[in-house]
Amino acid sequence: MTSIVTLNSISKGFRDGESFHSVLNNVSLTLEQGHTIALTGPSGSGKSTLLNIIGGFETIDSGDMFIYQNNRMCSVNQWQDKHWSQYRRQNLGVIFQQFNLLTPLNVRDNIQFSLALNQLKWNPWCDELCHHLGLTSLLDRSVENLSGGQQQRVAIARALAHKPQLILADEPTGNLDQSAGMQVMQLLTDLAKQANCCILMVTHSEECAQFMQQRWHVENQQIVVNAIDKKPRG
Ligand SMILES: Nc1ncnc2c1ncn2[C@@H]1O[C@H](COP(=O)(O)OP(=O)(O)OP(=O)(O)O)[C@@H](O)[C@H]1O
Repeated sequence: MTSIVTLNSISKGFRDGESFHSVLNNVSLTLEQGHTIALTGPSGSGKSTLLNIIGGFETIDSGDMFIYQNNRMCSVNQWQDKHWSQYRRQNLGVIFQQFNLLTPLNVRDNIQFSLALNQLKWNPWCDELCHHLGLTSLLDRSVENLSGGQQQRVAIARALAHKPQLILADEPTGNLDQSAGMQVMQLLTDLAKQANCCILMVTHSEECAQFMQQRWHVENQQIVVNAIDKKPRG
């Protein structure tokens, strides 16, 4: 099993005026290729902070972080913006609750945008993604006229189009009703498996967590790693 992200004793906090608020304290973790992880924990415990650190949107205060890139684990401690941009373009797919689509564009152009960042062209995997996500007949439709569930499926196609090694998802079904949310979760996990993508997903929903293999629970500045206790479906 290949490790794609390793955190060694990392700590992160935020300054608030004179005081310092510690959020993550001496956290060590490894993300493995193809694994799916639900990131759970109370509000304000540090879930988004951890996601932001792994995506390179936040820096760590101390510790070491390594990322698998160009066939080796690289220390990111000295990385500059250009290294993070390259990593995000090539190796990361991001799915947010608010979809974050390019609203003046149609479905095809939204997906093509993420391909173009990696000098990739539309390919059979894109057709397959659109087929499974029910987007084939919507490719020429402007994304702003689509339903919430349809927009979220476009966001998934866009995140997976370049087959990144890691998908970071923050409450990806938070804006959908229960049935659309479960459908989106099923599609996301099936397609990520086909592309051998790891998923790290922040969720408050036990139903969504059930789609993942592992749980990282953030509490008291630490992360407890557990297998998901699968409940029988139906
Ligand atoms: N840029 C920032 N500046 C100052 N404090 C911050 C910043 N980002 C996060 N925090 C603080 O860090 C703590 C953890 O925030 P974070 O957003 O990671 O929590 P969370 O677990 O994702 O919460 P929620 O489930 O409510 O979204 C909170 O106390 C928050 O106020």
